[in-house]
Amino acid sequence: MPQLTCENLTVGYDGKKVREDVSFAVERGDYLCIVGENGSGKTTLMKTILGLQSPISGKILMGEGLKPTEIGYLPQQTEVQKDFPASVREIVRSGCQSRCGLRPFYTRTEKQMAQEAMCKMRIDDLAGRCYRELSGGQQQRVLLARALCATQKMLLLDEPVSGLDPAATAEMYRLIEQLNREDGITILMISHDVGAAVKAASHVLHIGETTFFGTKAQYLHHIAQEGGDNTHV
Ligand SMILES: Nc1ncnc2c1ncn2[C@@H]1O[C@H](COP(=O)(O)OP(=O)(O)OP(=O)(O)O)[C@@H](O)[C@H]1O
Repeated sequence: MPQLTCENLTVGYDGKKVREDVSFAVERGDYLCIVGENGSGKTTLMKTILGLQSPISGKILMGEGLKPTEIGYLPQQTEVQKDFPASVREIVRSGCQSRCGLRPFYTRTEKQMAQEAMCKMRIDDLAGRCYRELSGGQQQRVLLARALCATQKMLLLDEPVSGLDPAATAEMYRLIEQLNREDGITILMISHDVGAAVKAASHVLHIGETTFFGTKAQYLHHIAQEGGDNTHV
């Protein structure tokens, strides 16, 4: 059984459909890139997979012992979050909260996990700094380290390079690819920049007027047949 399966999933708000009949499956270690026009429902789909909202219809099945609380999530950044007045260390550790329950402190293991995540994202030297004083690229690495505290299995990333300069974008893609290749973490990533995002992907899900799901090779073949697409992958 795949690690994650969505079967004829219809997502939306208050019974109002945003996207209908989305089906795809993700195996452990896959790198799925989710693309589609603005407002096509990519974020809504991600929130539904995370259990932050209910599907209107269809099924979400998890295999390989995956639990919804073991999925790491990097949400789309908002202006408010950019101004968050907490230290890098506090923010990264807060990623452990899904397993803390009501316990008001972090255990040694959790602190260690946060430390390892910071080292991996190369922000350990920023641990004591205030989040809002960091660059956009550094902030995204903090949030990725935070998401890593929740999981060793699967990460859902919503436009992780949005607003970053080319160097920070390349670094972010490199870190994500490293988590996928070296640590075997399954990646589901929403992106606008199809060309750059699809490079490291193993599979692509396009949602919009039409839905497409397949391997990267199938996707490239599909867009070549459709013609008129100017992505360089
Ligand atoms: N909380 C909400 N309540 C009602 N409708 C919402 C809510 N959030 C989003 N929507 C609507 O759902 C639709 C899909 O939004 P969503 O953010 O999932 O799209 P998206 O593909 O991620 O877009 P983008 O690429 O612009 O981030 C939009 O029409 C949006 O207005």
